Amino acid sequence: MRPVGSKYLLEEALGRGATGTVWRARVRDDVAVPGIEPGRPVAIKVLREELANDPDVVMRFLRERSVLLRLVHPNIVRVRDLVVEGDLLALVMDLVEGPDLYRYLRSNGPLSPVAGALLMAQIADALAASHADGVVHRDLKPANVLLATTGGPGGAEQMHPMLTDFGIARLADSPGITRTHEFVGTPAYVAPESAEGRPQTSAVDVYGAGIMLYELVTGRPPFQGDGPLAILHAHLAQEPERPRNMPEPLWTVVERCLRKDPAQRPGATALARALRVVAAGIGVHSSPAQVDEALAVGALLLPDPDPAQVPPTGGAFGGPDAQPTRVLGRSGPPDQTPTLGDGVRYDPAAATRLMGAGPAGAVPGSEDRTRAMPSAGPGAGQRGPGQGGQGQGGQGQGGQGQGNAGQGNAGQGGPGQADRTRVMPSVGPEGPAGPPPEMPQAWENQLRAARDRGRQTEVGYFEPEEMQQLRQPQVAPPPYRQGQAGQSPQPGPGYGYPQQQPQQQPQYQQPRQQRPPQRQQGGNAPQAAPPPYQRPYEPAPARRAEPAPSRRPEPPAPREAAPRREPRPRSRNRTYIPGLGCLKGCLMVLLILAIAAAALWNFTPLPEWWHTVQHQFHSVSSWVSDTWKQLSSSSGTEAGPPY
Ligand SMILES: Nc1ncnc2c1ncn2[C@@H]1O[C@H](COP(=O)(O)OP(=O)(O)OP(=O)(O)O)[C@@H](O)[C@H]1O
Repeated sequence: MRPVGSKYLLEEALGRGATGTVWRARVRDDVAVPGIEPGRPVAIKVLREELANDPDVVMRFLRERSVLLRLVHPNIVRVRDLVVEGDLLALVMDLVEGPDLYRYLRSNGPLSPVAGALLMAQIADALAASHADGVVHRDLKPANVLLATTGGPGGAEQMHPMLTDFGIARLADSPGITRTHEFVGTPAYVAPESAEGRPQTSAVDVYGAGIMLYELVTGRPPFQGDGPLAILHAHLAQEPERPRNMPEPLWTVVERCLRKDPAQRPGATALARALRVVAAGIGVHSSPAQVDEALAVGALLLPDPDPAQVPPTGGAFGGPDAQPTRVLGRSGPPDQTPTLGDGVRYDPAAATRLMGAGPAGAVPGSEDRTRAMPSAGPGAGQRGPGQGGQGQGGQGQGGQGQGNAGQGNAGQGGPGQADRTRVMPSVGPEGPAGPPPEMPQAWENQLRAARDRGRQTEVGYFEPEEMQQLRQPQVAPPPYRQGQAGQSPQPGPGYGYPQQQPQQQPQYQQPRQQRPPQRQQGGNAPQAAPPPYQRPYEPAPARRAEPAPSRRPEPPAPREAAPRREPRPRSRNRTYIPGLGCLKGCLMVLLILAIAAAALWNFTPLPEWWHTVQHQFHSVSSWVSDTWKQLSSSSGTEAGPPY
């Protein structure tokens, strides 16, 4: 166990994100910390060196101490202590036993609409409480929702969602860390106004909630692209489309949250209420009154009249004295894939970054940040062509992605590193000096992990002309992986959870009855005309085992009311032959059996046993034959043996 500060002992790394490493820890026996019982395990987020070394972040950390400590809500992970000691900045939180929502979705696939709505209602509760206290999260995403596992009735496990990482995005949004043309957040969840550098309010959290809600039910966020910039473009320029499996009332909620204009989004309190109304009205047990209430949910989602403001940090981009900066570490001509240090290519869409020194370059400690960047060789930390004097400072790839937290310092070097290495103890096999040259560098593994996750917090940098593009949604954005109109968009590689087989996904049966298509909802129809709401939605038996709903006699809606969908085209390279899969399976089984038999025959004493058995069989049969002959001759019969 390693001490962290004077009060805590780190036990094991739980994971690493863009802003720091989270450890399982406990209070030292000889120390009393108010609010934490002795011996109780806690989670400690040790912030990254770039943050810890930034005087502004330290000041902000201290200033926000009281805000973070007073955020108490059943759906918010409670912050118990803030540690500022030497080079160390750390948040001490309640330890939550259970996966985060991102991992949960990866393992289990999307939720049913009812479950997704109820889960998001609890997150909206947490947001409502924090917004009421003037705190905006700004980095809402499944990875920041921890699922505390508790025992439910009948021994069944229950998941209790808890929002974490409050204030972290705000800490990272320091003038010393972020500069002009930058945003703090996670591209897939960033609100248009954040992407454009406009003033932010609590509406950014409501937007994030809309993205999450969409993702919970479909398994992927609505806006995707080949990199952060493409994703930001999509947030600005694309209208989301209603997925096939999303009930109309839930879509109304999503659509309101995803309004491009923050002033049109509802507040978190209204969102929580609306989600509960929707959950009650789309279940298989829903009463007619609940269905009607859900269909009229638009009326509950009025624009928030008084959103909480995000105080300006001085790091907002796009100011009048905006300096040319780079796109997420890109160097060289725009068409070149950026490289890290020794020319290793890196994917700006996937890597988690928290980059330091901007063009001004005169930030105290920026040199340290440049050195603190995990070096892949002599090139790391040097200024690349076209970077306008920017280092890859604080790019910190060594400390990113998931996995071995001890890799944070791998490959780092240079003066001043020794202290930091002590602050963030290494548990990695390679230790502070990094792995041997023939092994993949720590940050390469982590980049791969980040690419897999694709949704980590980033601090992004943009060229002025790219900012211009972002602000002009009419400029044709890069090709997105969005599906064609009327179809559900398909997930692209690197984004979205691994899609499960169709039978594993929540499916909804054909509607038992249809509502007349002319039905309006609350005067707030979504922009894209979706198919009419079809009640009731019944999840697949694997997810729900509920009896059939009570039905209300209603005139059936004409079938042609539903928009026609083109059949999904099959891949051009594949010919579909019925039964081929089965045949292949049989042949494979036969082949395996043959190989197993050959192996048995050649590598076991089976042949000897076989010969022994044969020999014994012959002996027995000849004995029986002889005995029979003797018996026959003694009795005078000429009958042959009985076989
Ligand atoms: N209070 C906690 N209790 C238990 N585990 C936690 C706690 N806080 C975070 N974790 C776990 O630690 C890991 C890292 O958390 P962190 O918040 O740094 O990652 P992240 O949210 O993925 O990254 P980022 O938001 O910086 O992109 C996650 O897997 C998370 O599940």
